[in-house]
Amino acid sequence: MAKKMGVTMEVGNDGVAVITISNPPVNSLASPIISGLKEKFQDANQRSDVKAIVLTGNGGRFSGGFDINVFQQVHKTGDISLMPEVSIDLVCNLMEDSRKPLVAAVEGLALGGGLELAMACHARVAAPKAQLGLPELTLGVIPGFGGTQRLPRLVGLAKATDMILLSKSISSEEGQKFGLVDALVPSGDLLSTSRKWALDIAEGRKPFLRSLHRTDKIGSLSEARAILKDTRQLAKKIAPNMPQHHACIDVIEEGIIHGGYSGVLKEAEVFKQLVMSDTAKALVHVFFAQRATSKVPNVTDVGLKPRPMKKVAVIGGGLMGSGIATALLLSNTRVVLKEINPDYLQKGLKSVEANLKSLVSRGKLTQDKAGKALSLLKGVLDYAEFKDVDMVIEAVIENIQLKQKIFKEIEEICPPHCILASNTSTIDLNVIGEKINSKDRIVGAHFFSPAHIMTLLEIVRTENTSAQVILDLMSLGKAIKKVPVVVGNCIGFAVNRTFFPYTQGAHMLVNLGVDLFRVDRVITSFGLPLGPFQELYSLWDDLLRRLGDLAGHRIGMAVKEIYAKAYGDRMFRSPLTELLIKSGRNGKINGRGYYIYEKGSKPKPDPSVLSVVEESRKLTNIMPGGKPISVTDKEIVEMILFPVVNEACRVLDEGVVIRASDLDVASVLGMSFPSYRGGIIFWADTVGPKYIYERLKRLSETYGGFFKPSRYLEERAMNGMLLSEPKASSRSRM
Ligand SMILES: C[C@H](O)CC(=O)SCCNC(=O)CCNC(=O)[C@H](O)C(C)(C)COP(=O)(O)OP(=O)(O)OC[C@H]1O[C@@H](n2cnc3c(N)ncnc32)[C@H](O)[C@@H]1OP(=O)(O)O
Repeated sequence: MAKKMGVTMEVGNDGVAVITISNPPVNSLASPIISGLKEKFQDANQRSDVKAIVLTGNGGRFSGGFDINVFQQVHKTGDISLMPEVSIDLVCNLMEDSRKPLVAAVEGLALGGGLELAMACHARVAAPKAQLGLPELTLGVIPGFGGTQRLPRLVGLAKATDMILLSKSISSEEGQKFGLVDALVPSGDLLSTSRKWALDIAEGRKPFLRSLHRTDKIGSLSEARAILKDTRQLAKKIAPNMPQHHACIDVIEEGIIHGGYSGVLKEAEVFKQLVMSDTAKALVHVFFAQRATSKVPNVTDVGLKPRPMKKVAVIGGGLMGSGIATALLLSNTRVVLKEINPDYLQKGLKSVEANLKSLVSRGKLTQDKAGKALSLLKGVLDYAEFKDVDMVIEAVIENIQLKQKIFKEIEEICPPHCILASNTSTIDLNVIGEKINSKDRIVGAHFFSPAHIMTLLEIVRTENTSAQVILDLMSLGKAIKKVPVVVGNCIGFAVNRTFFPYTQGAHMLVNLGVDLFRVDRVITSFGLPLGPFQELYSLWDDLLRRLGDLAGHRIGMAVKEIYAKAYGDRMFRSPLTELLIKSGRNGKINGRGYYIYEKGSKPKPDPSVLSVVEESRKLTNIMPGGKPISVTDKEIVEMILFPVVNEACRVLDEGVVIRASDLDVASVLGMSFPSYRGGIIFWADTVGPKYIYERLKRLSETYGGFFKPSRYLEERAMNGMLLSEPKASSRSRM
């Protein structure tokens, strides 16, 4: 049975005190744990019957680090004094500088502050496969319990900067190779070996090593400077808009130049500044928002248990289907991949193989595991193998009649418990399931392309989808390392619907005379990885990708019409994409779009595309007085992203998502909205609903209905409410 939160100490006859952290589920270092640790270490240091100390975590996990809830409290209250003093009082004075040797017995995970406590011990004994890392930068802060100083001293500067800057965890096996772990022992021997190790140090049989005082792994000053220079370049590239990466390098450098203790003092000071930064506020929000997605009222709180999904069928071996099959295989699920003819089937199977190969060549998968995954795949041309599948995921082209026919067939052939899922991104699930009886088994499994890499999985429920089916798909999603977000049924669901105005805003700006390459530059410096023109189809890209070679552009346009029918009152119709394609530019596919795509080099803006832009401007004729408008970069961001916020408001108003933060997670994982801005709603709340409303109102007066503020936005602005505040009454689609 799980112990209650607290820190315990048991002193054995051998004179070893075992101090255990207990705070399920991850033994996070909440304030009572920190004060408990202080008390127990003081006690152990004073007691004459204690010769040595072992620090461990209860329940097979050492510690998941400092309690992130405290960051959230600091953000809510603005009171930084809520952060306990740990780095000097506990870690340096009571632990590392203790006269009694201290050994960390690490199992499961030691992350952030957890690993920092372990590094302050005089040796570390670990069980196999424990996860060790300092992921603080993903929360907008830096390690704050001495990690910036001790990790380089234990594993060397190059490895430490790699682990900290990229928030990369390593296994205890790798930790042993690099010197972070002193001994690797089976889990059953962890405590006995750690006790013995501690006594060996106490009795002089093993060295008494204090990590902060070590210099043997740091190298010369010039070597260290060269590594830090490269690390700064890396930080510029991976995190141009975030403060914590550069701050972290400065703190590491302080320790290299002035010594570890000086580094620890600077670390504590910078850590406190960063806790209060907007970046930390946004990233901590995303951390909790992501965890909240796994809580679905009336699904995860009603005592249901997920059923095992041992065998899954995927219908359609195109880009989406083969990606979905790959994701399933990677998590050891048996997959049946069905196609309509041997040619397409071969193509599908080859795509899965290619996906796996590319993971192997990028070092993300071993050859052995790729082979095992492939052995779980079976290609078929008929339904014979469907008799014992637990789930079918249909991933064929966006054609209503075809999907209806498939659902009728699978309802007949599959066992009665089998989940009937569609990967559609545009078609109403009720329409797809119109002709079948088991409507409770119909659900949307909307993967994002490439499905084996993108982590978002939109689970689309209709009013008939059963709670069990939703739970099963959530559980499968987690097993295949996705973040499932449960959403309601509407055209575009939550993500594509919210972002459908994104490309249109960009097109409007270009038709109003703004340079399209500037639009891309402004949007990428805002933090999106690509500008709206950097991939030819932008939003439609996701839709078109799933259409494969079969359907092409014509169906792409048909999909666009589905959106126009649903949301036509707020669409800006730009002829730009069509003109571009007419001019023989298909984007990456044929090496030319708005940019010139050459293998091995970055896409270059193509100045000759400006004649196409001119033609589009002539046709739309929206430039006031025929002259290009003049806008600031800030206005460009607003004209593209405020309409997205506006649509997000409608999504909230209609209850398409359970909570506003689900849309934040979905925008970050599905649309690569910068996580350090907290997701689309969090960002909008930071900017202010009133400001957004007023800007949109003014824009709609000048440029029309595309910018017209939604009722929800208007109400929130008028009442001084945040967009994320829950609604009093709900007209939910859940
Ligand atoms: C001063 C220091 O340098 C600063 C720090 O230490 S900052 C903290 C650094 N640590 C981290 O970033 C680790 C964050 N946690 C994780 O990555 C993952 O939770 C994990 C790998 C530990 C476990 O993953 P997993 O088993 O999938 O469980 P997961 O669902 O994520 O978490 C389980 C619960 O623990 C909570 N939790 C995890 N780590 C936590 C932490 N450090 N503080 C508070 N709560 C935490 C989660 O919020 C979740 O709560 P919920 O059940 O109420 O939603």
